[in-house]
Amino acid sequence: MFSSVIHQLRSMLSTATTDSKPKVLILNSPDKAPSEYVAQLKEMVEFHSIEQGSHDVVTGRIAEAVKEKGPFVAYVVFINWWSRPFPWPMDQALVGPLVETGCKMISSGGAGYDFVDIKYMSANGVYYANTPEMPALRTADSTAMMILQALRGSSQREADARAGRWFDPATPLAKDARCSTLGIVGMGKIGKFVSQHMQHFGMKVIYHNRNRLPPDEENGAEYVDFETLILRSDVISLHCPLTESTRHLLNKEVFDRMKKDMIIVNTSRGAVIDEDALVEALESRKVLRAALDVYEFEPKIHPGLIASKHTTILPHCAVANETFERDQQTELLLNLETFIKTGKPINAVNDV
Ligand SMILES: O=C(O)C(=O)CO
Repeated sequence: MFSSVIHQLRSMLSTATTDSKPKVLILNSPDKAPSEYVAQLKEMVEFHSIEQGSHDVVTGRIAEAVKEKGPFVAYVVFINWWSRPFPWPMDQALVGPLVETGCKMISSGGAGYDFVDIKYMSANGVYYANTPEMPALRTADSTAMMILQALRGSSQREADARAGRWFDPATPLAKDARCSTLGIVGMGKIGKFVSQHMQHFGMKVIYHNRNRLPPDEENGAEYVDFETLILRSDVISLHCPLTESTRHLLNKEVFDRMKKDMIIVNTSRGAVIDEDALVEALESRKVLRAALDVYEFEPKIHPGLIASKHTTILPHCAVANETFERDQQTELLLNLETFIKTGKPINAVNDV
């Protein structure tokens, strides 16, 4: 299949005259990427842009662009995380007109791709490419901060101080990182950085992953099965993708089996946790504190999580810093460049 993609791409490129380059549809523009790199790519392809909007609005914009300016060899989504709505899900209704007219590569910002119909793309010989490098260290840094915040109960201490309760004795004392075991679920790029960060703070790290890592990649973390992770961890940090098998991975039965006074940290996807069950576990103090960046129904946050004194609540901003848009856009352009040159984007998540 890979060779047939190259073949189709080559024939699209060879039928192009010197002044007709392969066309690429882009959502938003790579306005934060290095301008020389954008200029270099403009020598290779012709960009046509549409604006971000809801799923239905972008579905209409894509259909119109394909009709008026297509066909496009690729669709690249320079998603603006600050601006809602997002054009998700990325399903057949949305990308169908592109796929049916020969688009062979779709790429969008972010490591997660739970909003993408990968089956449809693979069945139609289309690569989907994500941007796994951009979020890796940024999300791990934020996760480390959130683990420390939750261990120390600093959100609650701050709320106490703001309310005039100076070092309120009713607020549970900080837990000691050096006496605590961190259980990481999902040992990909982000999980590995979190493991290293937290070992610097003296935490014992155990992890569970679909497959055990080669020993030279474990860097001091111990592989355990999921049940052992649930039983031994003092803090659980989630770094797995959202799939049918990880949806509500942490649910009432799982919370019931954990140690009392657990700490839960989630910077992966909200729906990996059953939020009703988490609220109940916080109320019963099975879970002492939770630090969350992601929610099942973003941008809505479960009212029980907002109301709890024992939560740290962030608005899905673990990756966000001054440089992340530059790096995300550059990684998207790199996917495009490698696709144009080789027929396969560097971060393809599927085989075609
Ligand atoms: O990388 C991702 O998937 C994100 O959610 C970034 O915020």
